[in-house]
Amino acid sequence: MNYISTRGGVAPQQFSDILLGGLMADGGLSIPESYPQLTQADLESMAPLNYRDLAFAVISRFVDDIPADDLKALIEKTYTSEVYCNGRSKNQASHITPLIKLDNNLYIQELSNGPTLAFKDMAMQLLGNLFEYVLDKKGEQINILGATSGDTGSAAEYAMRGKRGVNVFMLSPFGKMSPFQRAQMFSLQDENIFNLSVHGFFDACQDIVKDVNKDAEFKAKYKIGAVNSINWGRIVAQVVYYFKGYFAMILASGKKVGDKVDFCVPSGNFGNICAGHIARQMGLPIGQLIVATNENDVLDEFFKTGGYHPRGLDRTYETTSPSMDITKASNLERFVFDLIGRDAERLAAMWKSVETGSGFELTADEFATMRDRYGFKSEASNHADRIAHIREVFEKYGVQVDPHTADGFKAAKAHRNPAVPMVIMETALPAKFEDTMQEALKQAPFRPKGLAGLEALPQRFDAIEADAALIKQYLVERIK
Ligand SMILES: Cc1ncc(COP(=O)(O)O)c(C=O)c1O
Ligand SMILES: N[C@@H](CCOP(=O)(O)O)C(=O)O
Repeated sequence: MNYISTRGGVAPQQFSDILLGGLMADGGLSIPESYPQLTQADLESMAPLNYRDLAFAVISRFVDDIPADDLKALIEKTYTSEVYCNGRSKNQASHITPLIKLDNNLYIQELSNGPTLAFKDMAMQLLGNLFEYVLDKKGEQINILGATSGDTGSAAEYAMRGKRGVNVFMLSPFGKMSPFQRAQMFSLQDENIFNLSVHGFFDACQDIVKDVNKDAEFKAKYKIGAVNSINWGRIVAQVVYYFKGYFAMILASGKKVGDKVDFCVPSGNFGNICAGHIARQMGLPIGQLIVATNENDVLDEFFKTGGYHPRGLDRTYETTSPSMDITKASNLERFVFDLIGRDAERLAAMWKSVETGSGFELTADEFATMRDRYGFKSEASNHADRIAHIREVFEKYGVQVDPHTADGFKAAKAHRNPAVPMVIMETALPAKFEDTMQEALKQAPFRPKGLAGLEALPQRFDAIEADAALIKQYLVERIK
């Protein structure tokens, strides 16, 4: 399968190349030339598969430059109940992403049972194994430059620590992550892990990652790669759990393969829900895709008005769902590329306007298509909503949900059709956000064994200004 750039300025590439390259050379994002199409018979044959077999059935349709047996072995090594063991129920661990029933036709899909307690582990663990395999084959090394608002960073570091030929340089917003998130990243003492705490918001960190990647000479010389969801490897691995959630929901609700299921997804960089869009494009019968945001509601504005206008610092907020404190959503570029009929020239002009801070408006037809054909809806939450919904889910259903998933619960309620099954994606475990959970429930959230005392471990990081030149210098001094 060939991959092209959303901005049209790069010759088609193979999976292994875009995996190591991350951002495309023209600043665009990689996307398959066309999406694999599944028939009803394909879907029916996938329905009974376990997570590993389903992952192979989905991912192998996007990867044809890794021998099938090798890809299968990498997937089998990744999706085990030992790796995804941090969920509420040990009996459910083999399902990897089990469902929790809240109500008739209303379920939560647990995506956060991996080593760092966030949905990022679903793709990042596979990415770590893929990187190691491809680097070995090519005899190359990689220096990953990443940006995190709290969860990508630790997921990447846990997946890459000690991996041959890989260094990780992770930019995070100084003082804006939860104490647990900070401790998870900064307590790692591995030699190949470097944490840079940047004075600014996540958006500034992500802009620096993109700036550094656009410097072709620097990128080639220092072998810069990406683990954020700008890397297609992240997205394709995330597509799998929509299939898993769909089939599990069909079974749980007594429906049949082919009936529609709605998904509601707490969103920031639009990577998680973009994978839902891809699953639908392949033929998975998804009804609505509901985008849940926090007070940084640029995506909610987009899906309600068709206008996409990234915010300045004066309208970027520190919130109690901090991993979604993002106002420039990278992966929206992949969705809009499809929405505007894959017109790369127009897409490049639209994103130029995003990069200069002004943004763009969809036409009336595109806006209608986005909502009617692609099924996108949205809702925003604030702190009071979040606290109320954490409480409501606990009091009504006895389930503790983290602040991001609570934002999802609000959005799901707003758009729910009780006759249609709805899956809310759980994007983190509550233990990562203890202060907010305490405020809502007056009790500490459950914490997986082995993570007691995490915040007391010694921490190691370097504070740095939000300046691409300084960060390049930092890398140069440490890359051997
Ligand atoms: C806990 C949590 N929820 C939601 C999100 C938003 O996901 P995405 O950026 O893929 O939209 C993130 C980070 O991205 C996250 O860490
Ligand atoms: N919320 C993320 C931000 C980065 O998102 P990504 O999916 O593009 O890696 C985080 O927690 O770091």
